[in-house]
Amino acid sequence: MIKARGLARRFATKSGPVDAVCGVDIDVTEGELVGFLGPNGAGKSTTLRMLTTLLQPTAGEAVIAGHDLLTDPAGVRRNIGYVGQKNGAGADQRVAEELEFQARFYGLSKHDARRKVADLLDRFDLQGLEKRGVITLSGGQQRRLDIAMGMLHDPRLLFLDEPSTALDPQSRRNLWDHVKQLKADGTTVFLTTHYLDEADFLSDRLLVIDHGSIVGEGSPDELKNNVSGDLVVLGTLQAALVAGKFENAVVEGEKVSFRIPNGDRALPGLLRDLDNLGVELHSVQVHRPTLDDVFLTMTGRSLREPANAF
Ligand SMILES: Nc1ncnc2c1ncn2[C@@H]1O[C@H](COP(=O)(O)OP(=O)(O)OP(=O)(O)O)[C@@H](O)[C@H]1O
Repeated sequence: MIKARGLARRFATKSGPVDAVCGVDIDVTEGELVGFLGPNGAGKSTTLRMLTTLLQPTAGEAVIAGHDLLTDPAGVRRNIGYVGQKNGAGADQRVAEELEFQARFYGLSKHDARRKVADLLDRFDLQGLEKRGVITLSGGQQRRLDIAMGMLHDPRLLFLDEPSTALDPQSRRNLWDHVKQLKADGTTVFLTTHYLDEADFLSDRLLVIDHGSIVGEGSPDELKNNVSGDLVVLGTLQAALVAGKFENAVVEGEKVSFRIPNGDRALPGLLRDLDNLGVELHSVQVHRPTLDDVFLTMTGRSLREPANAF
């Protein structure tokens, strides 16, 4: 559904050229929900704007939803939906009118437009809000309306740029359920986010971008398993003895911590070995790595740090 090779964008600025995206390869297959994760300024929006024809790449090529990005941008646009960070419906419009107007813009007859709008209002829990002014909707309702607008022409591929930014936790969770439902209904979804929990919850597969380059790729579980391993923390009075048995073990008082792959499965054997050595443990904890651990391992810094911290 997306095949991009060497896609790059350089911006000319007063202080010199800025390589926002440095030649990325992106593959997304039909029906996937792919999260594009990276800190502020990593190049997510620039990549997304190139993939959606809004910005001309300075190098590279791509085929999006079966159409060549460079030679057939109109074909790409007909087959994708794009929900930007701020695109939003017209603030002074009424919900149903705005949707119907946009549906007619896509060439639907009055009758078909009404049917489509009723279907989308239902799908995105916007029933009863038809006559409300867009500006009076809650943040979560406005985001759902934005996505409904992006789905008016039944695109097979939907791009979402930071879908849950500025929403309260309950509205975010609700929006995530709607995004999952889009995928369940067969839409391929490509979304950018800098929220670890959002990337973790939603994505079948993640692409991690940093400084304009892809630095990691895989399902959230694969990335966690491959890169970090699980963190095991053992409480014992024989901390130094235990630490000697594991690479990169860290001792803090009566606690020894170290990372091992598939910690939950490795733990029984590990505890037996320690028992055979006569080690007595007073506590055992296994922590699954977070995506932040993954990012830290890949880049040497935390995704949680502000962009200007590096
Ligand atoms: N029009 C532009 N002119 C100059 N530099 C730009 C322009 N647009 C983006 N950049 C720079 O390119 C880099 C990548 O920006 P981009 O907006 O793609 O990042 P992002 O990962 O989407 O960040 P955010 O999460 O904050 O939206 C940044 O250093 C940004 O300052």
